[in-house]
Amino acid sequence: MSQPPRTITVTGAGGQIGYALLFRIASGAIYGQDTPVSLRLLEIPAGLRSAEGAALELTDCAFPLLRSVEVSDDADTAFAGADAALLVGARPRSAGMERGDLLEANAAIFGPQGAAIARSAGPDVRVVVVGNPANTNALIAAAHADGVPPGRFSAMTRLDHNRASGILAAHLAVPVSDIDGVTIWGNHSATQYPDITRATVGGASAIDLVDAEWIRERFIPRVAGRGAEIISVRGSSSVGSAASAAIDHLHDWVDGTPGTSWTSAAIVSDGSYGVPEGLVSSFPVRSVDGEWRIVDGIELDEFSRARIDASVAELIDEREQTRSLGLL
Ligand SMILES: NC(=O)C1=CN([C@@H]2O[C@H](COP(=O)(O)OP(=O)(O)OC[C@H]3O[C@@H](n4cnc5c(N)ncnc54)[C@H](O)[C@@H]3O)[C@@H](O)[C@H]2O)C=CC1
Ligand SMILES: O=C([O-])CC(=O)C(=O)O
Repeated sequence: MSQPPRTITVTGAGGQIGYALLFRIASGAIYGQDTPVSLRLLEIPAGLRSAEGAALELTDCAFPLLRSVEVSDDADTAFAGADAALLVGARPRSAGMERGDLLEANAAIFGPQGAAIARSAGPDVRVVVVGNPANTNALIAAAHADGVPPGRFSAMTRLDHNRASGILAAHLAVPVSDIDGVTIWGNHSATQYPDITRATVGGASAIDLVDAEWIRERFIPRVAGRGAEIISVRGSSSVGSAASAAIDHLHDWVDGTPGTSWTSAAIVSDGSYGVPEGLVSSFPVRSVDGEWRIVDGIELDEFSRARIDASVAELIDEREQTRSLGLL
């Protein structure tokens, strides 16, 4: 039976990730094959023509589930009635920059968008921040969205989660579908902690299959530095993998995470695992009844504790910088 149509807003829809996202959303990758979708695309004036071009192409695909595509440079128009919002619109970094270096350029985008979401989006809106620095941008958006529960805001660390699963699978020469229970903790930055202490490979414990030195000296730096590796090899930051991870994140949020132990997402901390309440930090999460829930009861060894604390310290520092810019 056909489900009620869903409205999805994509900001930065005229950019690279936007272009990789739109066609998959329109073909049903988030809400499934029984749910029609309407797309609302937000761009700044300089990006409108590119978004309008993508809208023409979407029409040309004749996607059976696609009801409408609207393009706007007005945030309230673009977020009107949104069931989901993917906040992609922001400047990407180039070689030699850290994602935190984008704070000054990008953070100012997210307060007004959070406020527009509060005014105009649908009552059940779910927000995924992709634009960097994603965790802190989500913190800013949530802080400006009066009346929207903080649990409706998240930042994307699913790309890091997928990278960790993919790199571990490649190292062990197993299908990635054998990998379960990877966790990304902390910030979507070089300080993140990709943790395979609880991961399994075809049901066996991952740490029994790989040596500790490989994990510390190769695996963790490779996953945490993968964004920079892609920039150096491709010449610009990840696009297809980022769009794919954004689809995975939103799909699992609305549809649940059965069949896997958990996934990773950056959500507003409730104080779990010593992460100060209110920070947007990545955790092991399950989606139950459309809500992210932090998986509790994981025991952290000394190494894991120190890695998480270092990434959380960076999040605290980003929050301070944001305050000093007058954005919080
Ligand atoms: N969280 C994650 O895992 C990842 C995050 N990213 C981030 O995603 C962002 C977008 O990357 P790309 O699509 O490659 O960049 P892009 O430069 O190709 O596209 C960005 C688009 O955003 C638009 N834009 C800028 N300000 C806007 C605003 N206020 N409202 C609406 N649209 C606005 C621009 O006009 C442009 O079309 C970057 O910040 C990048 O660092 C990229 C990969 C992974
Ligand atoms: O590294 C970047 O700048 C883009 C990004 O967030 C990623 O690829 O994870």
